[in-house]
Amino acid sequence: MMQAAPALHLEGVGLDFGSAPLFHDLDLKIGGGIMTVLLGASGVGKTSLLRMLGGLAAPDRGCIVAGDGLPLAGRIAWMGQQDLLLPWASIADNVMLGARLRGESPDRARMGHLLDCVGLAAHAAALPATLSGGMRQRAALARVLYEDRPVILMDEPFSALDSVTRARMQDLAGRMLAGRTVVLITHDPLEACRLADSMLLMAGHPATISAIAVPDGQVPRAVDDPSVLATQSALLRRMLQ
Ligand SMILES: Nc1ncnc2c1ncn2[C@@H]1O[C@H](COP(=O)(O)OP(=O)(O)OP(=O)(O)O)[C@@H](O)[C@H]1O
Repeated sequence: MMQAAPALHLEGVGLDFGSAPLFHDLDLKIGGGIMTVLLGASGVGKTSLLRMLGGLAAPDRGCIVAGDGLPLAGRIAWMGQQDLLLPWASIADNVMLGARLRGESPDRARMGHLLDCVGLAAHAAALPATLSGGMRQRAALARVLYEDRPVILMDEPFSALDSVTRARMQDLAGRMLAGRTVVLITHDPLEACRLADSMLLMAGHPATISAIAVPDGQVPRAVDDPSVLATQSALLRRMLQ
């Protein structure tokens, strides 16, 4: 059973690159067990924020803590734009990589079940290079799910995919990540509107974050849902300002 998915709290976070702060005294509460989508112009600091949440970069000031007061270390999985599959290992071995790196015996039944869920059961023995981009991202999603962490940080995970494959991945991720604390960066307003339980827009230097109303209905919302389409155009207008 997955551990309870904690909220993430940023308290007075500051981060400097060079002389100007990227973040100054930033307070933010990211909800536990829901999908939070982070939007904002290129260079505003989205990846930097995600890296701090993941413990890959330390804030210069303030701190990031879990809402339940327990340490965050060991409770986070990361999925980026590149699938980062090992080219010489089969899809099955890539999914079970974490277990191998930790010196645990891999759980083949669990791997098989997850490959089945992401539609790759027939490709367990294949090498990544023999699969399409969308199939490799599905394998990367299976690897993230194999880790079974309650917090999942995703940096533009579907941006390299064609629009049909991307829409399918959004459906799959929306269903399979339900109940976890997910923070997803995207530049795509439609993706944000389909997947967000909570939507945050980052702007300015130092960056400030504002919440945006999400469309009606449950995640993953349909691509042609009228509420999704209306919110998408409002969001695009706002991002263009
Ligand atoms: N390690 C670093 N050293 C110096 N500057 C950095 C470093 N990492 C990021 N920056 C700077 O911080 C700013 C924010 O970068 P970041 O990658 O967080 O933005 P982003 O919003 O994710 O952009 P994009 O949407 O283009 O990926 C940029 O100006 C970038 O040059």
